[in-house]
Amino acid sequence: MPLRFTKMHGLGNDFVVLDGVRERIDLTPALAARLADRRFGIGCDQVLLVEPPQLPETDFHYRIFNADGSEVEQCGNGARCFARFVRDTGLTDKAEIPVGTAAGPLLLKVQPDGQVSVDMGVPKLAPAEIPFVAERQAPHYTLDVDDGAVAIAAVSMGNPHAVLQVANIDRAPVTELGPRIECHARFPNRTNVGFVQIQDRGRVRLRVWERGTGETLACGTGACAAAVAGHLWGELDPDVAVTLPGGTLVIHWQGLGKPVQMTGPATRVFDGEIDL
Ligand SMILES: N[C@H](CCC[C@H](N)C(=O)O)C(=O)O
Repeated sequence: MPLRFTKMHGLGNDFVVLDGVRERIDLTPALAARLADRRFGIGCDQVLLVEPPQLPETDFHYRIFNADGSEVEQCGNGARCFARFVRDTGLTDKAEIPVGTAAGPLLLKVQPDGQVSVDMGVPKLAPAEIPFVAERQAPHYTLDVDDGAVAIAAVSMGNPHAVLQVANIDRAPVTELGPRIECHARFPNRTNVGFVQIQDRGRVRLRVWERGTGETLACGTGACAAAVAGHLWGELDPDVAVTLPGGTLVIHWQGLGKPVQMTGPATRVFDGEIDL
């Protein structure tokens, strides 16, 4: 039985998007991992499933599955692609789209130039909300990794992020440290791991080892978490251009208790069918 899908990306962070509104789709972690497999399936970093709304104030619900099949709370690049998908497929003609996610409702705004702005909500910093094991909330934590220790910030954008500052992003130990921190015991639900080089108070470069997927060309929630971390360290202003290997996202954060705004592109590549 063929399954229709749309292939999309946000700055090279790529997605298989499924329409679970027009027909119900029973997406299991095993099926998500099969669709995401770059040799035996379609291939993507995450699978996004669009469904009818679950909350009265939203028009849709959307679910996010990593390449390993794990279902997660939030996806920044995915949110922008979701907005592009529901407009391109005629599920809505709105420019402002309220959508429910496992992390709560989001408001997406499609700009006239096609860029999408997302109110990503207020970052969570209390260790128990991330979740991260720590005595008390702090802008830096020391994490013992193998025979050394690294300094991290811990931030939740609905999904967990560890953020490390590096002097040179091109030499950041993403593949060496990323998986070790992803699965560190102090992150009970695992974590995404961002490596950030602060260029000045308005510009950073970022690489992200994503939970359940590995290094991606871009990570929207990772860009938000890096901007929040840099602000908490006293090194960034409210408006930050976050340049990842796949391109640049614009992040705005006024500080504690305020929501993070993210703006960036969403690209549709092709529609297809896969035989299951
Ligand atoms: N790997 C992430 C989900 C996808 C986030 C990323 N693709 C984004 O754009 O925010 C996690 O396990 O929380």
